Amino acid sequence: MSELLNFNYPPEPATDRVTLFADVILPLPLPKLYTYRIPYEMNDEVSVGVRVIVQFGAKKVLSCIVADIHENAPADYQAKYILDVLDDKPIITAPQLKLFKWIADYYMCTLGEVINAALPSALKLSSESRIQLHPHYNPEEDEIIFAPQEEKIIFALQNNQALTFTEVGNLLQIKSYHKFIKSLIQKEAIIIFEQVSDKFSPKVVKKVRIAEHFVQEEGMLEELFNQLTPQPKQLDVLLNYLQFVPVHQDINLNYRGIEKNALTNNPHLSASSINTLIKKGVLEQFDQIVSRFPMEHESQQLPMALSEHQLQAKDEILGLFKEKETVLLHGVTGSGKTEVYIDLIKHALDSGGQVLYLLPEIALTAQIVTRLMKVFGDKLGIYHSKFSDNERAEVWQGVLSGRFQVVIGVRSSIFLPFHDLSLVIVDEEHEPSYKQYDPAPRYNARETALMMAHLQGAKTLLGSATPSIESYYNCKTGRWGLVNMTKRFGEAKLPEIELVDTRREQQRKNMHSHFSAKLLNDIEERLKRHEQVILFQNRRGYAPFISCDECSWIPKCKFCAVSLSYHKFNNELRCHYCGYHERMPHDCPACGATTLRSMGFGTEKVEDELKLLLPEAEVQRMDLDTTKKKNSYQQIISDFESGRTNVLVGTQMVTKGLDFENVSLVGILNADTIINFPDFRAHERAYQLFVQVSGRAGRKGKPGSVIIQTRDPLQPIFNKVRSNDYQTLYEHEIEERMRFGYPPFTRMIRVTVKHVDDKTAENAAIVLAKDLTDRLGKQQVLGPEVPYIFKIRNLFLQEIHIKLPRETTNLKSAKGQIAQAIFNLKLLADFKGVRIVADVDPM
Ligand SMILES: Nc1ncnc2c1ncn2[C@@H]1O[C@H](COP(=O)(O)OP(=O)(O)OP(=O)(O)O)[C@@H](O)[C@H]1O
Ligand SMILES: [Zn+2]
Repeated sequence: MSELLNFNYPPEPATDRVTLFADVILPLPLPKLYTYRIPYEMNDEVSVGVRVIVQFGAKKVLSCIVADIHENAPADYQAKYILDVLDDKPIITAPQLKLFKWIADYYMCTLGEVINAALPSALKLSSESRIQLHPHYNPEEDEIIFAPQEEKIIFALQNNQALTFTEVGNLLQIKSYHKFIKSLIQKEAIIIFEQVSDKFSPKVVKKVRIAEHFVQEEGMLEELFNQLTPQPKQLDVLLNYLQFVPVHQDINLNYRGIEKNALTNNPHLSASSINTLIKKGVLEQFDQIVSRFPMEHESQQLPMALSEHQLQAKDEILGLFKEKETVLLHGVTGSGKTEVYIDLIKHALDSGGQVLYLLPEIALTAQIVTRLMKVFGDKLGIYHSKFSDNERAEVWQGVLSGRFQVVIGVRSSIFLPFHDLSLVIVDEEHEPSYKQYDPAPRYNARETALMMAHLQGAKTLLGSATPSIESYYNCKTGRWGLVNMTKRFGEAKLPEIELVDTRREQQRKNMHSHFSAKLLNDIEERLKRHEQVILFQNRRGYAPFISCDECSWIPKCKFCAVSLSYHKFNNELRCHYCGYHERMPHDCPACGATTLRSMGFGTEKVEDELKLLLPEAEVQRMDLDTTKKKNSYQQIISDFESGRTNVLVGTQMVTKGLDFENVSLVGILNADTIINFPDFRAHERAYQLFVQVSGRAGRKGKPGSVIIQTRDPLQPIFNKVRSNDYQTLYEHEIEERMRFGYPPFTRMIRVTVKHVDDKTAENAAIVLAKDLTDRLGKQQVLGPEVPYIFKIRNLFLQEIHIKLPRETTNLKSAKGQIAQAIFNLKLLADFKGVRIVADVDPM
């Protein structure tokens, strides 16, 4: 369209002007796009994918994304004008827009919800958005040229902590003030205000170097030495500098200088001489922003040389990519999949494409980032929720501009504006945490990544030591390629797995609280040998509930149908579903007795008790409670890596992907809750969890062992885990799935009906299930039923499960039917305020 306009140059008289309209995606759960009129003078600026500012409703002004441009005025309302254009280039790419539409369709939500989840808050602006000075901007020193309007904003910000957009508008007394805000952000003088405590403040170190003209000009350095000979202390400083920075070998080394600390902390150098040299202009001080990643990464290293097995796997993968879009790498724990990925990433970058490397959890990124950083240096972007909004916006822009060619990140990185993807890696592809439960879009990053790769003509490599049944089935049927790595890297062997029957041990009085004598003994032995131990317990907190010995009272959440967990470190009872918390009472509120007792155990109790039982253990815990701060993962992992701690206790965070060479023992404290989980995937999950956590032991030469504590050692799953027998597990599971009509043979959609009144929720669910049955058939609709946890956040829940046979269902039309049924139900007067959530491929 804009091309058409260019052909019309010179501009035609006003009466013949083409009036253009833009359909925009508002970051709100609206069922459709809204059409705005493009002011004539903005015709050239507005394009698909840019952000524009519009007024929505009576008061709200917000930024939204242009999805389409056309000449059709809306039939049923008067289009308002677009107020301002924020970007001169699209911040959302064409393939991305296609992907977002797919997500909205497939996962049954609105495009607005997808955009809302996708964009970092710093890119979502509204009249209430606020700006502040960039924490690193120094008006005294930084010589930036500002427009007069920008000066005005800066001046106002120096007197105020933050200004809202509306306030900026009032200040400048113009309507289109956004371009000045945008320009100031680009000049790094301001940032979008962040409430969160972890503000974007790059770390700055004070450095010094010899003033450039002394090194650049022939003979100047000698001259300097001659001049300083009468001042031996100053000469010392200079010589010391040259020891760190051998400028005489390579004058370019001077530019990077050294940290000023390196000189000032040296007791043999005189502080006043250092300052004199700076005053004289021999040394110059400068600030360097160091990377927020704790690594020197200027020096790029070559990837490790692949072993024969790894090379073979890599060749097989590349071979299969010639005919298939997707390959699954099934490699046992410690087989060195990461190095194969690194090699393939390098391969992809060499041919000029972008790469996305997905990981299921932040805990994992901490270690792998270090490995990737060594090889890819500044080309590597990192994306996860512990980054501030401004940092995430920076990665977003970096992917757009091509600064980051590889991105490593958790599930939300599938939203990034890739436009030239050639490879997507989904590591630990079996992980349920790739699925977002709440809020919409309830997407699975693995499936979305596959679609993203497909839309951009890229290849996808999924990797796991314990593939999901669905993925393996795709290989068996020939849709995907399969590559196996059956041996650990180097000489390392898979660990020996031993079961301890806790019921029997209890009878024999061999249990010390939750530790069997065997487990304690083995931990002690490892610590004596200066080896390390990982202990896994699938629950955080001290105890999952407490109870009164006298009257059996159990504290429950006020809003959810669950008992409150006891957290000892802050003496709190806490709901793990809604976050409600209260102080742990001293006496029983029901009968007044002082006999409150904690029941069951979580990671906090494991940590506590182990410290008492084995005082020589340096125990560190990794779970949701100890990883709230931005760098806590990094800290816990590096403490363990360096040996400062020797026992790591944790929830599922410690079970996968982590690579510590000194771990020779893994303990699973209670296997039973995992096996007995009521879900058709329970068996698969248990296998994955046990094999993965076991796989943390004995990864480098030293033989590893695993102790699994269970009350039921005859469970058949243990044999499969012990012999690492994925094939048998797969065959057993796939047969059951076929027999009972579960994925991959069906697609499931879970519809949850919620209401404050349980009767209303139940009635609504009955009516909805009836309508769904009429539309989809009796076989396809199960329920409604009351879920195990029947109330969350004060809403009573009812669930309907829909199973759609994979081969015979037209998925699109079935989803249309479901959406229609939900829409119709909400129109009924009886069910006002009923909330309905559809979750496609629930996990
Ligand atoms: N070619 C190589 N040269 C040197 N060391 C290697 C090589 N390949 C792998 N390793 C080392 O072997 C160990 C295991 O590798 P890696 O972590 O990649 O295994 P993995 O297959 O990802 O395991 P998991 O599934 O358990 O995460 C690591 O410490 C890694 O550094
Ligand atoms: Zn609650």
